[in-house]
Amino acid sequence: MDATLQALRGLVPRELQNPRVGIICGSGLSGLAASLRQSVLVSYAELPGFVQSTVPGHKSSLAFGLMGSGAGVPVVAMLGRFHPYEGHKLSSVVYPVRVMAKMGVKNIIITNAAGALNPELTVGTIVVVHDHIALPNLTGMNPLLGPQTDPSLPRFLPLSDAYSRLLRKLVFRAAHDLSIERDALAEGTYAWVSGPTYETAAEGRFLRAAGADVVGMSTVPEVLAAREEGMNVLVLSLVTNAVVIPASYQSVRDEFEAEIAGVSTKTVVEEVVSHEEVLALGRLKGDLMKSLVEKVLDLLPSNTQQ
Ligand SMILES: O=P(O)(O)O[C@@H]1C[C@H](O)[C@@H](CO)O1
Ligand code: HPA
Repeated sequence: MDATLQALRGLVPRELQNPRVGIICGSGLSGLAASLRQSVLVSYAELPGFVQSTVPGHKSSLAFGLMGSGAGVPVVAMLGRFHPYEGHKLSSVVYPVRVMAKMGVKNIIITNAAGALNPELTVGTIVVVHDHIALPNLTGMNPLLGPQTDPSLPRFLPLSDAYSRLLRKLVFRAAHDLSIERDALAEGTYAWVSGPTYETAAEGRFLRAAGADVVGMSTVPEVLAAREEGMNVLVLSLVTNAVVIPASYQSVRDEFEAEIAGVSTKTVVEEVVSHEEVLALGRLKGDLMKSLVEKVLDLLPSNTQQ
């Protein structure tokens, strides 16, 4: 950690060395940092302890700068995150969050691309996450497992208040101030899965039945590290696709028997999701996400240490 912080002190101008807000850009959402002023990019390759992002739609740089209107808020944005499915250790996945904490970040805005499990969520909706279901956490893939490296951090971290109510409400105020239509935003529960496979229909039904609204392959490890470090957390999920959960199984036996009986049947088209589709939606809705985040920064109370 000391080596990383020392490298950053050498690479980032002094006035940007104490960012107030950290931002993590999800798949296809690196444009979030496009409006940073006085921006300075630091490649992950220059930072001891950082790995590389290998996923299309993720760069591998930290962006420091000022964001929002007026004087702006000093921020640090991760243009590209790390996922366990890339082969990165969970400790590497959350390392940038710990670095942000050491630099003084008190509020973190984590974005991601996610599939909708809730049939009421349309593609393009931004979901303000208020809770999560993390099967990997419950079954032993938790970034906080292991000896406590810093005894000042809590051993048993409560998560029932993981998603800051104040920050969530600010998103709705921001959307109201920007006259963003009501349906563009929703609230919901994020299910974290390891990926890299997308869900089967049965898995989608299972996660939906468990109470999740959206599903994705990131975010939760970062939330845990950020909460352990005492940060206020806001998570925004962009719905990039609907998880394919047919209402009922279309029997191939019925289809076959109808065919041999000469009865015409409706051909079932099996839909599949692709990462290209996920990235395309990120490009389409990137500006909306950016305006929202900028406005949230404008509205952030100056005493938001909490
Ligand atoms: O980094 P995020 O969670 O935004 O990326 C999502 C999850 C997978 O990495 C990828 C699947 O398309 O997009
Ligand atoms: N499933 C999991 N992760 C995702 C999805 C999805 O449907 N879409 C974007 N990230």
